[in-house]
Amino acid sequence: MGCGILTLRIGSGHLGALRAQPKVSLLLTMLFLFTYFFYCLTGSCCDSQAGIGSLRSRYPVGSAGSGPMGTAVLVAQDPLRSDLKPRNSLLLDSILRDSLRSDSALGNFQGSDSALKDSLRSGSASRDSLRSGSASRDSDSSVSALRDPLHSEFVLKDSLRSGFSPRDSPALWSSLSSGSSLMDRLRPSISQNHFGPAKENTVEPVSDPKDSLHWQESSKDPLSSGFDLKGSQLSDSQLPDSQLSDSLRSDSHIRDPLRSAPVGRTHILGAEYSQQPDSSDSLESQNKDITSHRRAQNGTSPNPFPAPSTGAISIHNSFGTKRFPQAIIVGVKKGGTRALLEFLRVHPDVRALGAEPHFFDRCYDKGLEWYRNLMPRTFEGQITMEKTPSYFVTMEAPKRIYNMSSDTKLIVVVRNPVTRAISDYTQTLSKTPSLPSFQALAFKNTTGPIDTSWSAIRIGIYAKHLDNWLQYFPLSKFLFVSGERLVSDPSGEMGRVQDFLGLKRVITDKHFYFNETKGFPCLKKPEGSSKPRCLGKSKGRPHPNIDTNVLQRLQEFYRPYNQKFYQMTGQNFGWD
Ligand SMILES: Nc1ncnc2c1ncn2[C@@H]1O[C@H](COP(=O)(O)OS(=O)(=O)O)[C@@H](OP(=O)(O)O)[C@H]1O
Repeated sequence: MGCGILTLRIGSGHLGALRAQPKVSLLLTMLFLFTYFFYCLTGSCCDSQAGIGSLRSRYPVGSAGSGPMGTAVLVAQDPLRSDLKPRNSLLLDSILRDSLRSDSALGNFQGSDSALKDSLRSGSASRDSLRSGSASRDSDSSVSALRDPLHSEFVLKDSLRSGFSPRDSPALWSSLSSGSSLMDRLRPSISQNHFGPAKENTVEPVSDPKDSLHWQESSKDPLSSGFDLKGSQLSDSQLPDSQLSDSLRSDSHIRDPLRSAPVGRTHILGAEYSQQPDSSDSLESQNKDITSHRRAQNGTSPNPFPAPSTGAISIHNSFGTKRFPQAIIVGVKKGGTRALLEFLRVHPDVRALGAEPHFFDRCYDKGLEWYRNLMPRTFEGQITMEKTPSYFVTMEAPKRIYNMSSDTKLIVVVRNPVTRAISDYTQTLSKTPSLPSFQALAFKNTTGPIDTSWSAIRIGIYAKHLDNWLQYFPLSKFLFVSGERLVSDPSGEMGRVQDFLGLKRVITDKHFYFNETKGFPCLKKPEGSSKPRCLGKSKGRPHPNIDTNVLQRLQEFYRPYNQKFYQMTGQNFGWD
């Protein structure tokens, strides 16, 4: 408006002068035009440009307010004037999103509007700024949110509840949810889930496929992860789909703030297997079981790894990072691998895949991303783990794991190879009652030489398998856990494991008691809980009686290999 009046006044005065003194008039006209354009360019002419002009003059390029973050803050700081057009709001959205995309943007911002900076960090103001175009409004509450980590969590939850979704602003969401500072603030409260009386109504898998359809409710009993809970069994059909898909992936146990019911430490359903004698808690067999079970339930053909729902935000899908395991229990079958993994899961800095993924032996063609996607999300400082005992006897496994990361820590639980072979046989026998006798399988023609082609025998030649691993990994990358000591002195053995993993010694003798009925150490119950905390029925099966001569022959067969193994590892396991 002002710009138009000024133009008219000066323009009409010039008409008379132009006729009398053309040269002077021309000069005056040029002077006018120059003045006019200068006036407009400095931001005093048109309303639409005033905002930009004033912003430029207040925050010149190179000042703290420059760059994407600076721009975003400045626009927001100008309380998104009521006369801003929708186009400007959209511009603001995109500027804000861009600015939030990088951590450095936050770091670079040193302007005076620290409240706004804080509010952007805690997420609440950025949410509002994206929705209504006003960032400064929420600054104060957000500052307090940042000071109070728990409150900060609530702010974030609140922002989620109120309908803000990653689809609205994936960049903003990812910057809010992956910012390590926010993670660190949330972490203490999340870690409590391991020990504190969690309110979650969570479910756990049993540790062996034999315990198919045994689910364990570990609510208020976070130490019982993977342990048997009699009388509290859930089938997968009782789980919502989302929980089921999550349970397939990991032992996620971070509470979903959007749901009244927690998604908790849900795990994969244990599955019976008969086709794969070496499989125990395999993901493959469990998926198969779930798939057929669900087919039977609803006649559909579900994808065992459905894409995450794009609707509601699940915080445990967004917090933390899926990482390749930094440590893998690679063997040995029937060594005590499940007990070790379940004991380890007591540690707040360990997150482990419940089922055996069999990636490096059976599913390698699915690719590393598939593998990583199976992993539970972890925070900075937490260790991702999995166990698949058959890796130890898989020729290609060392090379494949090395190619994933040469830094991977490898844990091998070893047990007297004779007892291990009998345990292996007992497992197969439990599924195939018509199986020939142990002796018939162990010796060629029942009394002939030892049949090393039988996997139950072959697996126990530890020195041979270790030799293959040492082609890729130095000894320092290995920890050999005594399966026997894991039973006789679980806390001592767990101390070694925690040291090897660089973990604080959290798991101590306070966590264990010897269960006379089970004949094995079990995890102590937390106060107020009456739930048994022993491994399932498939762990610690009674072994069939084997003739002493057979045992002696096997013992002799293994002795040189054992001696070699002691030499290689520098540990005497006392099997001879
Ligand atoms: N605390 C505790 N509770 C129960 N069982 C225990 C425990 N610690 C070690 N073990 C021994 O673990 C043996 C099973 O080994 P794995 O878990 O490695 O088996 S598997 O390969 O995963 O199938 C299992 O073998 P069997 O006794 O032959 O069943 C147990 O002897």
